[in-house]
Parts: sequence; structure tokens; C-alpha cells
Amino acid sequence: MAEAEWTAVDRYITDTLVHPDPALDAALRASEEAGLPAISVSANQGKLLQLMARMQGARNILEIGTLGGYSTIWLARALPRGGRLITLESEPKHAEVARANIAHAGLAGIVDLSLGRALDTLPVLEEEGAGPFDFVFIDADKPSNPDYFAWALRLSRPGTVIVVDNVVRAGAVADPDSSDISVRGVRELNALMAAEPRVTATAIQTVGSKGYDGFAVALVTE
Ligand SMILES: C[S@@+](CC[C@H](N)C(=O)[O-])C[C@H]1O[C@@H](n2cnc3c(N)ncnc32)[C@H](O)[C@@H]1O
Ligand SMILES: [Mg+2]
Repeated sequence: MAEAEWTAVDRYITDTLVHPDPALDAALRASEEAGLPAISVSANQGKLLQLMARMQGARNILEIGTLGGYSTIWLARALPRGGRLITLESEPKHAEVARANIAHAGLAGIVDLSLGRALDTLPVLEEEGAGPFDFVFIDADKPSNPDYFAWALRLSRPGTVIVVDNVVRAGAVADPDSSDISVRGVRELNALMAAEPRVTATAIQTVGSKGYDGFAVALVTE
């Protein structure tokens, strides 16, 4: 029952405040038709990411976990002229669908999709001199969250915003004895953020069409 209500409210919010974007709708349709899992951010969450990137004045964005490029398109649409977004994806099929969706959205010229396991491609990015990034969105395999956070920090500057998705996991994050490797990844991430003197962070619980979850936000301060 609660889920139906959360979904109805998400629909109301989206219908009221999130203007339809044919390219984003087409990206969701193409992802579904290609059999990709329906685990992208929701429309109102995508818009929140876009607003955060705009509020921050981001010109250079890193995304870890592309899927079909839905959040990628939201974030790339936040960029000013000359801005760039690099997104990392390990599944060739996801990357193929995402590339087509990004091109269809007219963003192929500003988005680079790097295919491979992020922990392999991040060092390459660093070697190539990518970054510092103004905004980092972490939304890939959750057990690697601590490593992704460490990489985000490494590729950051004072003022960088790091957002990590799916950090509440239907409430399981509060269980210190959880054996779920994703929950453990999130708890380890939170411990790292808490202990890291170079960032200040919080996390927010959310409900909606994607269930009960949440996101963490960290600001790099030095
Ligand atoms: C939750 S989905 C991303 C959703 C997307 N950010 C959105 O909201 O539209 C997670 C993605 O991370 C990818 N992934 C999983 N492990 C990865 C890894 N080691 N390196 C890069 N991508 C990975 C998965 O294949 C999947 O496409
Ligand atoms: Mg997510």
C-alpha cells in the first residue's frame, strides 16, 4: 500500500514540476525494450541531480554506473557550453544502449562513455589527466562504494560535490550485522566519509516509485 502511495505522489510531483523531455522518455523506453533492469533514478530524482549540478555550477562531471544513460542525460543537460561528462559502465550491452540514448538526446559531443570496470578505467582517466571533477555521481556496484568514494576524492578539488545513490537499501543500512555485501559497502562508505577530514557529508532517506532508499551527499572542503 505504501509503495502505491509513494508512486502516486512521485507521479504527481513529476507531472507537476518535471517537464516532459522526449529524449529522456525515449531513453527509458529504449532501455526497457533492450531488457535493461529498471534501476535508473526516477524522473524527479534525475531532476534533483540536475539541479544540484546546476546549483554547484558544474562544468566537469563524473558518473560511475551508466546503465541506459538516463541519469547521464539529466546530468549532461545541467552542463554549460563547453562542459563535459564522463560516465563509466562495465556492461557492453548497457553501454551500447546508453550510447544510442545519449546520441539521440544530442549529447554525444559532450558525454564520453568509458566501457570497462570502473576500478580499471578510473586509473586510466587519472593518467589521461581527467578531472578534477566538479560533481561526481556514484551509482554502480554498491560493494565498491568505498573504492569509488576514494577515487572521487582523488579526482576532486575543494568544492566538489559527491552524490552516492541507494545508500539506505530499504532501511537495511541501519543493521550493523547485515551480511548483504551492498549494505556493507554502504556502511563502509559512510564510515569513510565520516572519518575523512576533507569532506563534510550527510545522507537522506527517500521513498518513491523506486521504493525506500536514499542518497548521500558529500562536499569536499579542502
Ligand atoms: C543502478 S545502475 C546505474 C543507473 C544510472 N545511474 C541511472 O540512474 O540511470 C548501475 C550500473 O552500474 C554498472 N556497473 C556495475 N558494476 C560496475 C563496475 N564495476 N564498473 C562500472 N559499472 C558497473 C551496471 O552494469 C549498471 O549498468
Ligand atoms: Mg541508483
